[in-house]
Amino acid sequence: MNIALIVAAGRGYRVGGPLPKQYLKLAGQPILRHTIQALTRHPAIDAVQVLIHPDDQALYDSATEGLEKLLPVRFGGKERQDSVRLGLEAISGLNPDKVLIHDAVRPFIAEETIFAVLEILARGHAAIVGVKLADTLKRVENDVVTGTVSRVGLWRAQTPQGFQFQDILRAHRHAVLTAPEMDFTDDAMIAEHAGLRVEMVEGTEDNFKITTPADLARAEAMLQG
Ligand SMILES: Nc1ccn([C@@H]2O[C@H](COP(=O)(O)OP(=O)(O)OP(=O)(O)O)[C@@H](O)[C@H]2O)c(=O)n1
Ligand SMILES: C[C@](O)(CO)[C@H](O)COP(=O)(O)O
Repeated sequence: MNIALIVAAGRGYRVGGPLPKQYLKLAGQPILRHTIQALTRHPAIDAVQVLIHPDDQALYDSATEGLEKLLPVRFGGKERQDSVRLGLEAISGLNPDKVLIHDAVRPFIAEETIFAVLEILARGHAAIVGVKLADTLKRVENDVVTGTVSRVGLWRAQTPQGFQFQDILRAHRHAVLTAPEMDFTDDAMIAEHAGLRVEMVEGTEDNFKITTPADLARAEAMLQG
């Protein structure tokens, strides 16, 4: 069984606005609905587990009306890594084979990218989606460039991030025990901390994370074609 775990418990402070960003409308539908549908419509995804903030139950219910393949919603935690861990624990009783962990605010994930991740999972490994760096990287201190960072071998990680379910569940539990104060900004970092092999699947710039107001405008423009 392949389960997609969508993390949607954030507050969206960097976008601002009247609602948490995952509930802001994109072409008339909440961003979260677009993202959920990208996964529930995928033929190789059997079910979707969403993690929300406790204050967002009514927003979630409205955003997901009529959608199928959804598991009972669960509440996330203080940090993104806590939301993922709580989600993994919530679905552990279903004993899934694979899990794809995806940001609620990456609505443009392509079907073929999900297939590419699943193909690596089928070989027993983990896989994340990313794009190569195209710009020169600078180190800046007090608005002054202090150096250039080699971009050789550097990628920008996206989601979904796919894992053998038991591997990533154990890795998250390991991280809590061994590095409780560490800020694990993605799940591959949790997997690396546990010594797991993680492969990279090249994705596209379209699968960007809606983080700022400019991202929101970009997303709207994409849907207006
Ligand atoms: N405690 C948290 C924090 C984040 N997320 C989710 O993780 C994804 C990526 O996080 P980010 O873009 O940082 O979202 P926010 O934390 O909401 O944004 P901000 O930092 O601007 O508040 C989002 O779908 C967000 O809802 C989550 O489920 N639980
Ligand atoms: C998981 C992620 O989207 C991979 O790039 C990113 O690390 C999330 O970071 P955020 O600060 O929680 O948005």
